[in-house]
Amino acid sequence: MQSLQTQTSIPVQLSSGDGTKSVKYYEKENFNVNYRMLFSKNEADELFHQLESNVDYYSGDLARIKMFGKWVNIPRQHVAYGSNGLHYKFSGNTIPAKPWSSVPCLQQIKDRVESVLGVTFNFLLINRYANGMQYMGEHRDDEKELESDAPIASVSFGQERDFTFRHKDCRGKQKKRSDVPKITHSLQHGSLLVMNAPTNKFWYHALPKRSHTKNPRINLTFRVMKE
Ligand SMILES: O=C(O)CCC(=O)C(=O)O
Ligand SMILES: [Fe+2]
Repeated sequence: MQSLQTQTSIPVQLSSGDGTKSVKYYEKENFNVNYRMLFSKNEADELFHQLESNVDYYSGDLARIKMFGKWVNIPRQHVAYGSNGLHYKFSGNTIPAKPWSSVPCLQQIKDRVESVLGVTFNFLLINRYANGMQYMGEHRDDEKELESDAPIASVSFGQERDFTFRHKDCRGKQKKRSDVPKITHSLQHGSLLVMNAPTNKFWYHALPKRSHTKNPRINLTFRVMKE
């Protein structure tokens, strides 16, 4: 797997393979993220088609989050799958996991991720972005229900979109520092991005709007939840 981390503490440019953009980062800032292609173009096309045909996204109360005390609809679609009884709590809401078997291709994708990483995942959050106006704001995947030492494995299908990382001390008007660069990395159709511990303690990530982009993207994040 292509590592985005090196032994140096100065910012470097690294090619992440397969013609993707290079990234900049500081190794000493606890950034530990890997990126690689996981599926061939044909496999990814087929899986994207199956996900589009079979995934049933949550609606109503299960598709809302609390922002600054107000309930708002999420600017995308989402749904969760996982072991019996698991729930995901975030932004004021709690969403239950549907059984893995509800969508046949999920097991195939899970098996591929697990065989590459040697980690068994018990929870999956799927997000669907209908076009570039749909997005996910800056956040950390640091919910207390997650095993904090386990990686989070993010598989992307469909429209290629930028993904950004920003160090926690370099955000907002009152930011403590401005010496750690923001990282932007493009997530390709059929790719796997792995956020290893302790990245999510130190870095926020986001999928920003790209208004010129018209096509849908589906993202699957496999996680390890405490049972
Ligand atoms: O769609 C993406 O790539 C980001 C998903 C994400 O950050 C999340 O599900 O927590
Ligand atoms: Fe996230």
